[in-house]
Amino acid sequence: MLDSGFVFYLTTSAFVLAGLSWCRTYWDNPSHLPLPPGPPSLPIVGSIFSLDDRLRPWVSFNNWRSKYGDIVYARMLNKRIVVVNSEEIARDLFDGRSTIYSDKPQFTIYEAFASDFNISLLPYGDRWRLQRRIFHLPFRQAAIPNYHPVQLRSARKMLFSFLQDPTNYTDHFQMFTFASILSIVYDHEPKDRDDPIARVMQRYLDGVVGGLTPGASVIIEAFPFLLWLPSWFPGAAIKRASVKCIQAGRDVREIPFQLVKEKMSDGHVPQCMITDAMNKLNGYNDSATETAIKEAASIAYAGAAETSTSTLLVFLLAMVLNPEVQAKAQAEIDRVVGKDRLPDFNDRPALPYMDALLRETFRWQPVFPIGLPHSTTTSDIYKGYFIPKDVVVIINTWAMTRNEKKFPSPDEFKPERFLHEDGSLTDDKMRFGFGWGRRMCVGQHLADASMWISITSFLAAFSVHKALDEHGKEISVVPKFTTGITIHPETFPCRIVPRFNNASAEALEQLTGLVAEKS
Ligand code: HEM
Repeated sequence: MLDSGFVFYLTTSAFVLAGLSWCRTYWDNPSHLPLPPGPPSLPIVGSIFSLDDRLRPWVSFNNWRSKYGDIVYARMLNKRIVVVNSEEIARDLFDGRSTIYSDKPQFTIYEAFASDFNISLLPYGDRWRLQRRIFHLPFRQAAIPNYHPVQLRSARKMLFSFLQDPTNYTDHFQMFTFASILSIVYDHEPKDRDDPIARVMQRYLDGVVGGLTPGASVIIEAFPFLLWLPSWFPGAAIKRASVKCIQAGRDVREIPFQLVKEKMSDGHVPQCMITDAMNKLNGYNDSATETAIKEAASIAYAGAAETSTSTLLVFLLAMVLNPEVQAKAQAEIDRVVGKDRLPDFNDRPALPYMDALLRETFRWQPVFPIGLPHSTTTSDIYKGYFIPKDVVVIINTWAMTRNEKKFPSPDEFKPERFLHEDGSLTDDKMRFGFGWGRRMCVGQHLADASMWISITSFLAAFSVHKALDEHGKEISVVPKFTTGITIHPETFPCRIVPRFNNASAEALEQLTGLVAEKS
């Protein structure tokens, strides 16, 4: 039981905090216009209890939408948030008022988990601008054809892995992503998953994903002294994880960068993001630019790895659940490309169904359901509502994909949504899964090409079906998804079978023009 003095203390504190919060809202809002509507807020915890699905906040925010509308205000503990649930409002705020809505909220935990140099979390300012430029030069739309040969080669190598071992599909998709991004950023082609550079990258990514959890973030915001404890101190688990992650953060910037420099000192000029940035940024002769190049390059892998592999897993799940879609896609490939060769990028304009299938993959289960939070640099007034300065702004991509007016029966997988009656593609490129405005994904064109060639190559060479049980009956697949900042389907049973003539490594060598690696 709580004694009455403690209860009095708690009640008084709650009233004082509620009063201070009310005063702050009043003085911060000289227009005295209302905040956007939102769920009821309790002292201290705010609207936490209004999140009916706390593991999938995007679903809760979508439920709020039916009650409060497309723009919702709430307080979560001490954080004020605005949730944007519609494309129209996202366009108005992030594209139309980008000087106000392009900042990112800052947390003490970023530095502790080597994320203070991650472009996607950097405040809107000069350091972000320089990194963005380093990304933009090699990854703007016009530059993407430069990477087509690498992407094609990685996709075709992936087909050999499926032939050798059709069960470990996650590993093959991951390897495809590692191989293409490491070749593009560092001119380094990993042989297998044990590749030393891929391991440096993955160690860093694991440290960040393990460290930047909402739980750890709340603890560190409330008790930052935990990071000052020596690592050996009992209970200093967060500190120990932080020390490991900071070391992994140093390695991820230095080790692959030095590899490129070594190649350069041997007289070989690698064709990659690093050398591209060095050439285009006036010979890069200052240490600040060198640091920015290292930082940007190290984050390219983090940006690409999880999102791309997850998208490929969503694609595979969609194919298992929708055999008629798979059959239509393969019929298109067979009609345009034939069976004697594999598709390449030149075939893309003649394969509209494949593009529609990719767009529907991005829509059906967006792998970054609420993207990364933004924050406001000044207060704003939108549609008669007051939007405070420094408020966290969440883009609910999931809600946009569930807009029944635009996407009837949104849970169904229907590539036809993106096709006119005559079979040509609509203008809707389904880009909102890549974010909005100035912080929109800088790798989106690279990702689009990479996803397209991998799924098209896969469907040309393989089919995926439901797995069979010992009686030869199909095992039904109930889709389940992980939770977190990015999500992907949990492992599901399936059967991947070759569909090219003579289904052998030699036949695949002929089709791909590559030599099978001996395992
Ligand atoms: C299917 C694959 C991908 C998806 C769905 C995706 C999605 C996103 C999203 C939603 C954002 C956040 C935008 C925001 O803050 O509002 C983002 C940012 C970013 N992405 Fe991607 N991404 C993908 C692939 C890639 C690739 C291949 C790269 C590597 C070049 C990359 C690099 C980045 C970077 C550097 C940012 C931060 C941009 C900034 O803050 O200025 N992404 N991405």
